Amino acid sequence: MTQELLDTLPALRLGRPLVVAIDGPSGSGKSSVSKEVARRLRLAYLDTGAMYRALTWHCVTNGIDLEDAASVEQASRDLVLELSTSPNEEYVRVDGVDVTDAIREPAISSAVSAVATTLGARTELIRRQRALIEKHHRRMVVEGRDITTVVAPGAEVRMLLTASEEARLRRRGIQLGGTQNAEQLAAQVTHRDAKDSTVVNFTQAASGVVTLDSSDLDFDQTVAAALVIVTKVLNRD
Ligand SMILES: Nc1ncnc2c1ncn2[C@@H]1O[C@H](COP(=O)(O)OP(=O)(O)O)[C@@H](O)[C@H]1O
Ligand SMILES: Nc1ccn([C@H]2C[C@H](O)[C@@H](COP(=O)(O)OP(=O)(O)O)O2)c(=O)n1
Repeated sequence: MTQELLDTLPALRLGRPLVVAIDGPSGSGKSSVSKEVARRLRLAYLDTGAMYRALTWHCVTNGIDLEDAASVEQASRDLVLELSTSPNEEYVRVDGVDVTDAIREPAISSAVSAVATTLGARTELIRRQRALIEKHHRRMVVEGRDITTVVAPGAEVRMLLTASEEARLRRRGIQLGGTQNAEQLAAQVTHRDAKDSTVVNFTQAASGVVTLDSSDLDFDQTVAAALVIVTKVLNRD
């Protein structure tokens, strides 16, 4: 899809709301694909997973018991979080501390489900996510697990990005530089998804949500397919 063609879409004109909601399991390509889609559509970008990871980092660092729902919920309200909403710049800060890399460490990946399944903490993070979407005048690509269904069910475009388990494990393995063995990768991808699925459904597309299976597509092909979906949905409405 050429930039010229994209730029002719009426919905891309400044001032019009355009929320592109993208959900999917771990390693499906949500963050990398959503970021590129945001660049191409000149929209802001929100990585909601980074918010759950930042809260987890905060709890672990401050010795908050992840099994104690009331404490995790309180921590979610106390969290002092700064998060980039530009697809061209990545930073996450908690209490002014740069945790951009720390929140991607395997220790956080293993602990994050305990936080993400604490319903009170979800309520607070969802409130913040909706506020960020509004702050950007509803012109944003938002990715996570419950964006199409809970955070922004009214989004102009809603997509479920999937990939086979084999492809997702392979991608995550490469992304982590081959440092993780098969068991460690499964803990961070398959087992985490199983835990997360107990509170949100991101394995099946809800009504009106378009599925994009990237198992047999490379990165560029996946971005292109996502942009075709955006164009089709916008031209249909
Ligand atoms: N279609 C694709 N084909 C191959 N690799 C991909 C594809 N999409 C994403 N990747 C790579 O897979 C890894 C995981 O992608 P990421 O965007 O972090 O997934 P998620 O946010 O869903 O966990 C990254 O290194 C990314 O560059
Ligand atoms: N909207 C969201 C986003 C993430 N989560 C949870 C689920 C995941 O275990 C963690 C981290 O999400 P993240 O998107 O960073 O995870 P992956 O990059 O897919 O491995 O947060 C969630 O419950 N709801």
